[in-house]
Order: sequence, then structure tokens, then C-alpha cells
Amino acid sequence: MVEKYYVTYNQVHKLCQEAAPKILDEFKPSLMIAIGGGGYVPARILRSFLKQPGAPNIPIQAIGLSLYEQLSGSDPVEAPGTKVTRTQWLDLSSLEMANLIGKHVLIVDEVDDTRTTLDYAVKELEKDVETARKEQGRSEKTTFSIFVLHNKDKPKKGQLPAEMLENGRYIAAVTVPDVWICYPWEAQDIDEHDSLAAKKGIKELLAEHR
Ligand SMILES: O=P(O)(O)OC[C@H]1O[C@H](OP(=O)(O)OP(=O)(O)O)[C@H](O)[C@@H]1O
Ligand SMILES: Nc1nc2[nH]cnc2c(=O)[nH]1
Repeated sequence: MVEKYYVTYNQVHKLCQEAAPKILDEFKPSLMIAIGGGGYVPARILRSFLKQPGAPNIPIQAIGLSLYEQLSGSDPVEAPGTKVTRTQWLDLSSLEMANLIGKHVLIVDEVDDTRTTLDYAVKELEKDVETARKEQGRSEKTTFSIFVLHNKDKPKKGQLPAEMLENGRYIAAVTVPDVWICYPWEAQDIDEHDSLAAKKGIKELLAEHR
């Protein structure tokens, strides 16, 4: 049984805050793509920290990908599926796709576990942007970067482009052991979640590992 560790909204907020200067320095994103559902809250928090005086907010687009299915019963630990399901995607025919061409796009998710989801997202987005670029006869290069709150230190099933990793276009706020992370937006009872976080917090687990 995988052990569960808890993260609070407050900690998520601070992880986004701490990562923002590096993201601004290294990526200068002009657009975020949040992978739902877990990427939505981090992307929204991050937007506030990426906002530059005098510049508009960075737009957030959303895609929905699902790999994990809830097991029967009430236990929140989920079992990985084998196939990524698109529950929501960008409208390939519209301005949405053309909007990505030539941009620095930051893909945001909460956790990189087996990496299957990120592998799928990057490959599919690159493919679709390339199709749109050709269709429109444009030449600008689109670059994708990734931000996750937690990267699990484990063998990955999915892969990211080598040049993305080599060029520092992958940022995880923290790298954690292979445990199950309970996020506050999944909680039915947020007060109970916070008290569990005080006893079994991912932050404390990381401090022990240091
Ligand atoms: O690295 P991986 O093994 O691919 O796992 C990471 C993915 O799993 C979770 O999504 P999930 O499929 O549970 O959907 P949800 O975000 O809607 O809960 C999470 O939000 C990531 O997208
Ligand atoms: N909530 C949650 N979802 C995940 N999806 C893949 N790994 C995890 C995890 O540790 N926690």
C-alpha cells in the first residue's frame, strides 16, 4: 500500500510563489496550458506571480487528460490506467491553435508520477501546433516548458524531449519520494485534510529525507 502524504493550499501557494522567478527568468511564458483537473489551481496561483507590472495577465488555456481512475470504495489512492483519455482539448480548427504558434507555452500540472500524462500532452500539443503552423504557412517556433508542483523520484514510463530536460525547460517545485500525495482540492473535509497535513505532511517527509 502506497503511503499517503498531505499538502495544504498554503503550501501549494508558496510552491508556486517560489518557482515563479525562475519560470520568468528562464521561460518567459506568454501562455499557460493547464492540465485538468490537477493543473488548474496551480496555474491560476502561478498567474498572479507571473504578472508583470503594466503587462496583461498570462492567459490560461485548459486541456483535460485522465489516466487515473478512482478505485472502488472511498480510498482516494487511485490506480493508474494504461491509456490517457482526452476529456478536453484545444479547438484545433480555431484561433486557439493559431494562438500557440511562435509562443513560449508553459504546461502546468500538479504531479509528475509515471510521466505518462506529460509525455502525451507534450507530444500531442507539439504535433497539433506543427499542423496549425504548416496550415497557416508560418515559420515561428513554438517552445514548450513544463511546471509541476511535485515530481516523483521513480522510473518513468513516459519520456520528455531530451532537449527540454537539457535546456532546463522542466521545472518541478519539489522532487519527492514515490508516495501518494493528497491535494487539498480533492478533500471532502478540508479541516480534516489540514490536520492530516500537520501529522503527515509531504514537507515534513522531505525534511526527514534531507
Ligand atoms: O505522471 P502520470 O502517472 O501520468 O500521473 C500524473 C497525472 O495524474 C493525475 O491526473 P488524473 O489522471 O488523476 O486526472 P485528474 O487530474 O483529473 O485527477 C495528475 O493530475 C496528472 O495529470
Ligand atoms: N492526487 C494525486 N494524483 C496523482 N496522480 C498520479 N500520482 C498522484 C498522486 O500522488 N496524487
